[in-house]
Amino acid sequence: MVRILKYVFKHKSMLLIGSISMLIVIGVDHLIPYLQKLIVDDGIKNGNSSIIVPIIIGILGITLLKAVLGYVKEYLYDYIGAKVHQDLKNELFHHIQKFEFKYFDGMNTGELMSRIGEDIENIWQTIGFGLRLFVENIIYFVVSTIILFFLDWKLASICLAIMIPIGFMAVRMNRQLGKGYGNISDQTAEINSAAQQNIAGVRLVKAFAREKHETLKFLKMNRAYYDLNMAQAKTIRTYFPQIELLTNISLVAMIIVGGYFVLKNEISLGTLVAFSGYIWNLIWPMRNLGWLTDLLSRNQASSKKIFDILDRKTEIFSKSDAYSPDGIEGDIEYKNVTFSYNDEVVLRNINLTIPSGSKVALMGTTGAGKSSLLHMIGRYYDVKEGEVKVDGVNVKDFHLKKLRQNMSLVSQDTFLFSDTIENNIKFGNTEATMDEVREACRIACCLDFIENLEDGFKTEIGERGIGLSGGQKQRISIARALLRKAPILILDDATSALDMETEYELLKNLNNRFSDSTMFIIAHRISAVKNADMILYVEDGEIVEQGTHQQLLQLKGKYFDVYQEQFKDFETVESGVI
Ligand SMILES: Nc1ncnc2c1ncn2[C@@H]1O[C@H](COP(=O)(O)OP(=O)(O)OP(=O)(O)O)[C@@H](O)[C@H]1O
Repeated sequence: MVRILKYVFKHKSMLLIGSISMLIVIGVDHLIPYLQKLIVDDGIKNGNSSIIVPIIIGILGITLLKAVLGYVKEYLYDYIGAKVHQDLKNELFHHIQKFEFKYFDGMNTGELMSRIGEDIENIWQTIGFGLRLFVENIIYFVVSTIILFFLDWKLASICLAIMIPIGFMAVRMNRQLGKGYGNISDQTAEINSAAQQNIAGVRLVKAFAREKHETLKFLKMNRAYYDLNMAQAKTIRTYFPQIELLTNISLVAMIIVGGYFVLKNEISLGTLVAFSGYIWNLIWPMRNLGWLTDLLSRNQASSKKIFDILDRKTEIFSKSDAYSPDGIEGDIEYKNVTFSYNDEVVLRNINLTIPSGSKVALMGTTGAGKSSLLHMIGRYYDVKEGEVKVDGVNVKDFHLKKLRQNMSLVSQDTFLFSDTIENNIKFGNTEATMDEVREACRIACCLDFIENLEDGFKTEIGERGIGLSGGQKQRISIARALLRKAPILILDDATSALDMETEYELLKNLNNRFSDSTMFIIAHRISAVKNADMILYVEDGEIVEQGTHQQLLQLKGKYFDVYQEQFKDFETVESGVI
């Protein structure tokens, strides 16, 4: 809570004006029962009728002042709450952006979304409303209690004693409700996550005719949600009438005891009237106590989750004196590199020297470590042992942003934003002109199909590129990478959905137009890797063969086996197309 207050204190002047307004409202509010006492005791009982009209005008004035300052107070606290909400959300989002790939590998997207959404909303509610009400209630309670004791300590003690069970009951009710809200929140996250996954995977569901199963699964979750809400309603049903009853009993008790005191002339009738006004300032804080403590504890839990993320330091970052060149050549060297994601070693003892401008192809069995090998150049993951150098400098000594600005990666899992094709292609180079965009598309063999669309580059594509074929998505993401004109280009199985002819055309364009860039291509077809300057065959975390197409064929090893397998029936295709 203390850390959250730091965000609140950023808006000191608003907080000050809001708090002064709140104190004035509380102050004048406490005058009303006292003025009522004056009307009864002096105005009516003592026959001093001349004070009645001024007091009524005074009460009207107070009501007006309360309304105006009440508005100011509400507005300013809401403003502060919204600002804290905005600041925290921005900071959290910005901080998450700094995390390395490894963090996201182990993170559930739904969970992260609820940190950014639900948990920050909880804090917003607490700051904008709960905390203010909490402070307000304490002041009302303390000031009214003092005034009541000042008016008559005996009646005040009795009233206070009657109030305590209301607070006790309210806390018990909210403790039970609190537990239920926790379960409802977990269940909501589960339902949202199931709905999101089902909608994202709707094609798979339909392809496997699993609609009924998915619907039943969802109905079951929704039923559990309904049951949890009904259990909450039951708690409210049980406690609420009891709280109402206690409130009414305390009011009646106060009138009976107070009336008795009036009859015995221990207090005046006006004092009893004032009591019945002030007593609400005790009843409401007691009734609110439960849900306010619950709100504050929920805020505590949400703050902890949020600050756990904000306090997490990213494992991959630039050193303070990091190397920050204007541009890079693209020479790459691996020296005795060993790598593992967790404990299991994925790559061992990798040694490679790749001069800038080289075209390097990687082949091998699935899971052999090809993608992992290339992820270390841009420090998406760090080596466990050894070093990876770019232009002779250890990548760990580079300024991370500079290093990554000089690289372009097209990953296996094509991702396109729900936006226009143009904006998707310009994602890595927003300053690019349309001529440059067209040129990148020409090289990536996607210009014709984009221009043939009704809205051309302005065509909106759905989430993850829905509405496009797999090959179209791959070519758009290659165009996006090319537009960055980076000296290091990595195509990680990025042409797998293209037909052989288009793939050949695209790679030929790349070789011609990006001859200076160091280019890596992971592919499974001989046709895609055949013209590379260096082919690496990776197996079980090691480079088992390395050389040009001809050298590897002569070696008659793994690469040769793949070649034979792919071309045993296609000798004619090889001579024609490749
Ligand atoms: N983020 C990750 N966390 C943990 N293990 C991983 C992660 N990514 C890959 N692996 C594991 O590391 C090994 C190498 O994976 P990698 O993706 O580098 O292989 P690959 O040769 O590119 O495979 P493919 O051709 O199927 O894409 C595999 O055993 C894989 O299960």
